[in-house]
Amino acid sequence: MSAQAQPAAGVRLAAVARDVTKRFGRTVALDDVGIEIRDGESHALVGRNGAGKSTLVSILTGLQAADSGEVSFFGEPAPALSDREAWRRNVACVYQRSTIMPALSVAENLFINRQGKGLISWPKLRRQANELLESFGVDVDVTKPASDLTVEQRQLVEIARALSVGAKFIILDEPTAQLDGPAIERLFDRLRALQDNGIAFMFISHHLEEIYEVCQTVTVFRDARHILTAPVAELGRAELVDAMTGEPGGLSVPGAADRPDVGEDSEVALSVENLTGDSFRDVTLRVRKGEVIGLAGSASSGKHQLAETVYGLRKASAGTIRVSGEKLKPGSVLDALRHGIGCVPRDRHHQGLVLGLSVAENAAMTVMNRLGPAGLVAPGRLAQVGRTAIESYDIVTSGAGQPVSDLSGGNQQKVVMARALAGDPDVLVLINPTAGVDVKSKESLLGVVDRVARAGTAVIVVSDELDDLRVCDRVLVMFHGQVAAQFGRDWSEQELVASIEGVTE
Ligand SMILES: Nc1ncnc2c1ncn2[C@@H]1O[C@H](COP(=O)(O)OP(=O)(O)OP(=O)(O)O)[C@@H](O)[C@H]1O
Repeated sequence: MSAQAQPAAGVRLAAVARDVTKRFGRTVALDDVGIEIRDGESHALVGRNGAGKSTLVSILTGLQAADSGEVSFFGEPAPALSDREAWRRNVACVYQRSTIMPALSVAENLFINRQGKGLISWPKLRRQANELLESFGVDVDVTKPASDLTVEQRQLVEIARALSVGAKFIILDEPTAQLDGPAIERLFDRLRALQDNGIAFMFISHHLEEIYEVCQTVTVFRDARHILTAPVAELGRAELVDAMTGEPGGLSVPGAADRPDVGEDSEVALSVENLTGDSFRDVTLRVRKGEVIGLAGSASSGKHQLAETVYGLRKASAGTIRVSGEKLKPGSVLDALRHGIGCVPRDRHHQGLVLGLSVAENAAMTVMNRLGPAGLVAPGRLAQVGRTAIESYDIVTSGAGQPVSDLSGGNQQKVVMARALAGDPDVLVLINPTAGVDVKSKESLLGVVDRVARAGTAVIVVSDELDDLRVCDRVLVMFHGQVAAQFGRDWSEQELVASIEGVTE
């Protein structure tokens, strides 16, 4: 079935985009595409990084106008772009990054722009907020600042806010990216319940398994074009990947077992001794040259904080970190970098990239001093670094001079990886390295991890993604700030997931 086909008689369409084209300068982000989301269905939109998904979201939410084409909700043409209130009554999007205001309370966030004229009655505001969240079964203190919410609570508050203004169509843009396993299951249960009550969802995810779990229909975009729309139950995984990539052959993520064993006699590249810090305590670990270590665990396990302490973003309260025997200055990213640690940080927007700078400038940032005297780099040299990064990491961009703010999310992540590796680090710390990266690019980024490990780099991969952990020689599972279990290369999915969830026989 084509997305542009007429729906069967009697089927109500919650949202429709038809014949939509959108250009950014020379880049065609959407080329005459369409999508139809039926009332009460969960419709997946998938595609490789840069395929045009976020651009369609911005058009379906009225944040940008299409160059041509139409959008409608429940049979009515979309409102004028300036009428934000009317858009909010039709559609809401829960982004990976929050749209709620951290300094305001939950209650204020829920009723922002809705307080009418005149004085605000705070007790009334709080009461309404409480009633609203209770009716959706969301248990949070509405007087708390929104910054205190967990990612899961924040998403639920955003969904409740959308439903309370009457929206019956909600877009979820990679909603599970920052959630741990149990939180994902709770979100999916809620989606199913809302669907039963007639709410329609457009669901964007690079985790194809999730699509098979919660969606009924899937639409694939590739290179700005609509490729197919089909019932999920009728489309196999391999077919779906083929539609996304445009080539047959599925995927092959490199596994640690394909690399030679790292012997006990290999030199220790990174040693962490009795390290205690924010959310973890008394952690000791060694990573040998050429060894890849995975750090897994729930969101509260302390794995992120431990990795961030290793690359100097946080200061340990006790213990030492050594690279090739040399002790690092606690809490200094610069010192870590000087000692040969490269990192892919957790939050690429704040720590990973300078959005206003070009692909080349970002990729070369950690090696500027090596490219020219006093950081003065000939433009040709810089462009060369940019071009190499684009080729090596398969970055979809109009060129090395394009600002990274113009790149799609997944392509920005690839620039972060290029930057981390530009200095040929001895130790590489990767936090969620494949977050937001499409299935095919995931394969190539993990291929890079495999390649640098073979060349002798010691790597720490912090992730719960099973694909990311397959490339690891050892996986350490953290629980409540300590290493609770260790697995070799031959872990089974069941035992690893059970350990991450804290389930022990
Ligand atoms: N503001 C902009 N200026 C220039 N180009 C842009 C802009 N926004 C998006 N693009 C380009 O449009 C294309 C589609 O990007 P879009 O963000 O829609 O992709 P996506 O499918 O959401 O990718 P991802 O999975 O990585 O999030 C990309 O080539 C991107 O570089």
